[in-house]
Amino acid sequence: MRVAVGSKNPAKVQAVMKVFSEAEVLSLSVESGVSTQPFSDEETIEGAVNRAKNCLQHSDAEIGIGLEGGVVQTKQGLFLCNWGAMTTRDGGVWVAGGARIVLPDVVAKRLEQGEELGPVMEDFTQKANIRKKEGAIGVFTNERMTRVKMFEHIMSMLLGQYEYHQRLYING
Ligand SMILES: O=P(O)(O)OP(=O)(O)OP(=O)(O)OC[C@H]1O[C@@H](n2cnc3c(O)ncnc32)[C@H](O)[C@@H]1O
Ligand SMILES: [Mg+2]
Repeated sequence: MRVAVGSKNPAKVQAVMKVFSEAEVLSLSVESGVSTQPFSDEETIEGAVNRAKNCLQHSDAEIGIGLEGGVVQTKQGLFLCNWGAMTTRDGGVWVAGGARIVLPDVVAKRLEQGEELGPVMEDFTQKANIRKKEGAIGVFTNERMTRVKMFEHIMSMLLGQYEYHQRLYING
């Protein structure tokens, strides 16, 4: 089976390879069709779905995967949010969401002023490429959770929903 993931970010690609261990995994740079820093669940889901659909348009893979990070404003503060989408050639679309934590106020303020989380995290930690490694979620959870593990969790829920659907379809 060929699976295409709509990102070159190793944290995302690794998570897909971990869950689709038997498949051939292609990584493609595709458009998310949303802002570089999505600011709601709706916008982040839309980015994930667009990436998944674009993967099928730009490859011959049977399954397209989109993984998208964003933030959500709440009364309790600005939360990280992450969404994944899986699409198939027959028009199936599945969506699953990841773990969330609130961002420290200093980081949240900079995002509210229009900065992107990736560069803000590099500045905050004085480390390069956080978004490709442990991610903000790794930094703020002492790496008990990491960006790869979080996307892996999302991937398991996507694959599981797809399998459930396949079983229903086969067994009627
Ligand atoms: O190459 P792509 O696939 O776009 O990967 P990305 O790291 O930019 O990830 P997203 O576009 O999904 O994330 C949206 C924005 O949030 C940033 N971001 C999201 N999660 C992050 C994390 O855990 N750590 C650091 N930056 C993160 C990211 O740099 C973007 O500015
Ligand atoms: Mg991005």
